[in-house]
Amino acid sequence: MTTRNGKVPDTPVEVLVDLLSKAVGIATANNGVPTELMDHLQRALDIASGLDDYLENITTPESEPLTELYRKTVTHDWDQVYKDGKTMFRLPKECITGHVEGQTLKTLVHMCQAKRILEIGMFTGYGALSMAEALPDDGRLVALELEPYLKEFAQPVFDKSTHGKKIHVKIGSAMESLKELTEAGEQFDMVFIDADKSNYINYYKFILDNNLLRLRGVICVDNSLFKAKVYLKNVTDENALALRDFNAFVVNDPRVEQVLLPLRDGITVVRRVSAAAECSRTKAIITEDEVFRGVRGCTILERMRLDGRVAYVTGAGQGIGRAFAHALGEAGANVAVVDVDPIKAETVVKELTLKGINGLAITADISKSEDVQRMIDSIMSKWGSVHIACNNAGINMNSASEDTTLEEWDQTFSVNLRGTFMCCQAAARVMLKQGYGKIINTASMASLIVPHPQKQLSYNTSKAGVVKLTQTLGTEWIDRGVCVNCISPGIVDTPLIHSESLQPLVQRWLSDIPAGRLAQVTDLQAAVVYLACDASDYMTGHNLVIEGGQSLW
Ligand SMILES: C[S@@+](CC[C@H](N)C(=O)[O-])C[C@H]1O[C@@H](n2cnc3c(N)ncnc32)[C@H](O)[C@@H]1O
Repeated sequence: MTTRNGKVPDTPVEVLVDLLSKAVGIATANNGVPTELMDHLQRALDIASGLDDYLENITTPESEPLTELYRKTVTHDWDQVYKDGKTMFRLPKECITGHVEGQTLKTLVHMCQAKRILEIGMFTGYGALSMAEALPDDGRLVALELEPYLKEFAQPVFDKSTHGKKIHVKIGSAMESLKELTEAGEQFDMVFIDADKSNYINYYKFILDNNLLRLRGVICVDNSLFKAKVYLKNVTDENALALRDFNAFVVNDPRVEQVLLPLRDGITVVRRVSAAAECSRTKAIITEDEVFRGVRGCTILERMRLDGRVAYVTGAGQGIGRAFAHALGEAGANVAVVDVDPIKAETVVKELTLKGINGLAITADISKSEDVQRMIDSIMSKWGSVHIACNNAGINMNSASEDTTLEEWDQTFSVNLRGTFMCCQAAARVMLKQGYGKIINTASMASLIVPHPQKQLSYNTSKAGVVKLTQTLGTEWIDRGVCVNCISPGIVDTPLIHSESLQPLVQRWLSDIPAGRLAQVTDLQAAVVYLACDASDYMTGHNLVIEGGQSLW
């Protein structure tokens, strides 16, 4: 059976189009067919035949390497390849996943934030490359394929794509490869089963029985409608019957939930259900507590999410503050970006908005009490709460102690200590009332050691004050739901540090740092998220030092 364009009907819709075309042809050739029946037939054909083209057109276009892979696949003479003995089996070009399904897989990878994917049955790699495009840079896709010829065919196109390096093709029988992957302790966030139909059930069982699928991982299964033969009567096709049995097995498997999407030849999306559900099913003797189930059913990574939280970061126009604002936003919080420089604050808000994070730019000088109160009021009127107060703004002036002026001392203390205190107090007035809050102050490694050779008495003493402020507030407010902690960064790599005059200092500092490098602002991001989230609820008054070991030498 081939369609008018010479393609073998490969999906329920293509079969329908084929049958309806034939019916319309017969009806047209017969004068006695009632016009109404003819119209219905034509309309049914229009609906069925327009669907795939429409889906093609309204789906995000494929990348250039995918276009090339598709073209290269459908124009290849697979029969000749088989006759030449280059493949063990005759491979129909219809094997290819194609644009709409490729984009569906890509979307699923994004949605489950997969980092490791397993594909069983790669063919020329269209599905593999589609999924790889959605993986982060350190993501990995293992593609299992029987035919060595297909690796040679796909690799040059993979090499042209910036995502191709994420794909590792493993040649051999998929079942043997699965055993090897299990031996190696591999686990996957997403598995795409698209190889020999009779073995689907074995792949599926092996994956679940051997923990190859991470908890909350997803299995996608291709061809689960098998040209509609899974539900038609009098079907003898072995592959269709294998798929029918497979579908029946999965729907009765209590370890999973699934849905069959009637896209192309059917894609079943299977999700491993929670550990608690598995545990009651297996009646395993386990301690079913929060360690097992997760606090409020959340895994540790989920507990670090900040969805629905309102945060502010002072000094967020650049450097550490900007990195904190991005980190809190990436973790799910709405972030008020506070800075004395309105343009810098606006710019960071634009960056956040581009990443889909809600931001609010606030211009404030935190050494002024009226600015501090205005900052809190603006956040309250915009978002109705403050859950996370990140008091980061600070200044640093250098002078030998015998020359330090009172102006320098006062200015430094006015921002670093007095300003931080005012922010803590203003934020806490909201937080204590709501019975919840996370205050995170930026102190410094200078609170522990005396960094040298630069001389910065006012800075060092003000930052030591921030630690004591943090400890005092942290103990005073913890029983009313407000944690106060601080982060003490070591020497942070900023553009200023690369100036010629500071280079000799940098060399000196580096020899004092066990890590052998300065801190990047990104080295501090996980700490602020940790201190901002519920997972750190028992931590208060703590000085979290992140200095590559410098204070220990
Ligand atoms: C439907 S095609 C896969 C299409 C592919 N996923 C794509 O995105 O275009 C099925 C592939 O499975 C491979 N295959 C079949 N049996 C296999 C087995 N036992 N082990 C590994 N690969 C197998 C075939 O060689 C073929 O390339």
